[in-house]
Amino acid sequence: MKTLIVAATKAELTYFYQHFNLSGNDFIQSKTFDVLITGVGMVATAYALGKHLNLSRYNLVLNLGIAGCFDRTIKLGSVLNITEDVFAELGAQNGNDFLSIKQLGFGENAYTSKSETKIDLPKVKGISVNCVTGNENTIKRLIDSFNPITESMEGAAVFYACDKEKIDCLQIRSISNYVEARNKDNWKVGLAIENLNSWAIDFVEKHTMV
Ligand SMILES: O=C(O)c1cccc(C(=O)CC[C@H]2O[C@@H](n3cnc4c(=O)[nH]cnc43)[C@H](O)[C@@H]2O)c1
Repeated sequence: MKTLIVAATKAELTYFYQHFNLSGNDFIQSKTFDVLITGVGMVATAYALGKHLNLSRYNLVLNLGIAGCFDRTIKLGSVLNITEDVFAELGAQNGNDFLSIKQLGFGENAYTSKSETKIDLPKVKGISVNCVTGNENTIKRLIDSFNPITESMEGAAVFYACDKEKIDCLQIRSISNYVEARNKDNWKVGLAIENLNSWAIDFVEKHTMV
């Protein structure tokens, strides 16, 4: 069986596409791995991945992307293994407090990666959001509630779909920005994509080639 590589945007896999000489499509099949570009966000990701996993079986789903980081001791461009990811906005406001769907009694709000493959990267906890966090009050609330290191817009949806389908999964992200008041000039998207793609090319060559 093959590995399915899942990313929100093609831009995040620019050098991966170039290295393996892949066509520019949103779904690509090769002998040892497939690539699925879902679109940005948990809804697009859950839809595309759920639909796709219904059609094909994989031994591993590998979610790749860039991410924001809450921890300023981690350098921009660092590549991290997100082993736990939380649906951070799914719940209810109760005055100034936030109640997760778990606290509301509607099920799990956190999902984990699952794979026997040894990954030589720092393991961290992430959150997934629909709206990129950009103000101090929300940052404080998210840190108090979840103590996350990274923030993305898809990770928890990938873990959720893989949990439901009982498929191994990994989430590897490179840090493009710190989570702060929005200032795109501070983002190092190019560096993050370069480092992510180098890791991904190496991983695929070591773990999926025949
Ligand atoms: O500006 C660009 O050149 C550019 C090129 C490729 C991709 C992007 C994106 O913004 C990708 C969106 C993707 O990024 C993740 N992300 C990155 N930082 C954060 C964050 O601070 N909070 C939440 N998500 C973040 C997210 O998973 C999006 O899907 C730009």
